[in-house]
Amino acid sequence: MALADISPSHPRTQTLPSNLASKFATPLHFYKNRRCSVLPPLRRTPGILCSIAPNQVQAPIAPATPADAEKRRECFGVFCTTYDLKADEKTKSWKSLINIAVSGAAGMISNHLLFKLASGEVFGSEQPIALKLLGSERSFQALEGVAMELEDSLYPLLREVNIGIDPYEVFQDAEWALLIGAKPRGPGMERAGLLDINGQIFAEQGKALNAVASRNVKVMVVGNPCNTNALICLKNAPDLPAKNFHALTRLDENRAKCQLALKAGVFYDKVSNMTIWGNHSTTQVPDFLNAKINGIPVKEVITDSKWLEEEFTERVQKRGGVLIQKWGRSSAASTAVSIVDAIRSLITPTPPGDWFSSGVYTNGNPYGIAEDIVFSMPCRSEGNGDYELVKEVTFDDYLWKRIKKTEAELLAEKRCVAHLTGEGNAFCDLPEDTMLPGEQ
Ligand SMILES: NC(=O)C1=CN([C@@H]2O[C@H](COP(=O)(O)OP(=O)(O)OC[C@H]3O[C@@H](n4cnc5c(N)ncnc54)[C@H](OP(=O)(O)O)[C@@H]3O)[C@@H](O)[C@H]2O)C=CC1
Ligand SMILES: O=C([O-])CC(=O)C(=O)O
Repeated sequence: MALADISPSHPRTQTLPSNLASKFATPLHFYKNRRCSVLPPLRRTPGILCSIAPNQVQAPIAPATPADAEKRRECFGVFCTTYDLKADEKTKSWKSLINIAVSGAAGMISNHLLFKLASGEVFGSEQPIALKLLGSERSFQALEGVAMELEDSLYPLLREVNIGIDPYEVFQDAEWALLIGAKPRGPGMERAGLLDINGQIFAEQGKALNAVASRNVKVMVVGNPCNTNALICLKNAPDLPAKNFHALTRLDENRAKCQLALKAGVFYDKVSNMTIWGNHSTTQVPDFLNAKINGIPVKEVITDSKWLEEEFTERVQKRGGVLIQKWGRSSAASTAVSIVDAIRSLITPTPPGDWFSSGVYTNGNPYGIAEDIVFSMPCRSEGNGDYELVKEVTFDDYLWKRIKKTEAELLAEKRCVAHLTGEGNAFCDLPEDTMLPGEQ
């Protein structure tokens, strides 16, 4: 039986700024890690038998000596140990490993999301994963803390954890890129300033994805302003399909379903066909014309049009801000849940007749929405990671007027970031009331 190669397979040489290099004793700050799994009780032998990679046969190895440990300090703690995969019956049915990159990995949303990903709740109980976590100089120690918590969670499906600060390293071969990291808007900061600062992050990350990610990588942009960040990202990744870029509006969909359920006095699983149109901002349009409760059009169940047009709509648009007032910080747990929902909607077939919302590239859309922006629209998937836009939706004057308003806002945001999308000089004429859901 072949012995495991316990040295790191590819030590990632990464040039760190001198202040960081001296800050961290470890010379390499990009870890190629290996994940352990504890054998099922019946097959357990003394000690822990684990694996290094799918389909690689490993023998149990002796515990590391201090000298070995010194040599292998590129690995992160327990991930340095190798294990016997063959002895673990349950891994025989596993699919091949997928690479998932997450930016802003030391932030609040990621702190919920990473553990959901590692548990198997997102990609399934037979899907081993590698997590590639992108942080920054600011967050590097926190990122090490995140990796330690992942270690201590003993997730069998988590086979690798890498942490790094260079997107060209971290996004290597990524099949999913969950782009969460972004600077929050601070007091006195103009929206145009936020668009510029965050836009630069997403321009760089788009370039990195273009250079090193899987050619079919699915990109989910969460960091705000997420629609325009997604547009910047896809424009900087011309070799990747624009269709694969999403801006997260699933949280808005979930919020809208919850409010309709509350009003109708039903549980929220009875609400379907909920579209959020447009921008993840306070101009977003929660579509009560096409949504259904128990399969019946919402307007037949909730006949109070004034409530639907005014209260419901504003409640969904501003839900993030109300939550910040209560919590003192923006939605993190429910955002992580909605990222899970958004991914699962792409990898499982959409229930017949239903759809889900995602901010996607508008080119070729059947509704007459302006081309070349990222706009939340109704989507359906066969469960293969791809999606189609839903054609069976209707519009009335109210809905269309609102859609035009959120479209105008996105077109203005686009003009504001022209320098980042390769479309010339930026000209910022944003509407006065352009606000994120979390702003009040
Ligand atoms: N689309 C949606 O539905 C929602 C989107 N959001 C957005 O998601 C993003 C992340 O939220 P959350 O996890 O709560 O935020 P946190 O502040 O907890 O984490 C954000 C991470 O962004 C990174 N970051 C990148 N650039 C900067 C910068 N210039 N200044 C400061 N931090 C930076 C930081 O990590 P590092 O230092 O490692 O880069 C930080 O850890 C925000 O943009 C938020 O507005 C939030 C809720 C819903
Ligand atoms: O505005 C924010 O940062 C939070 C946000 O997007 C939301 O709660 O929908």
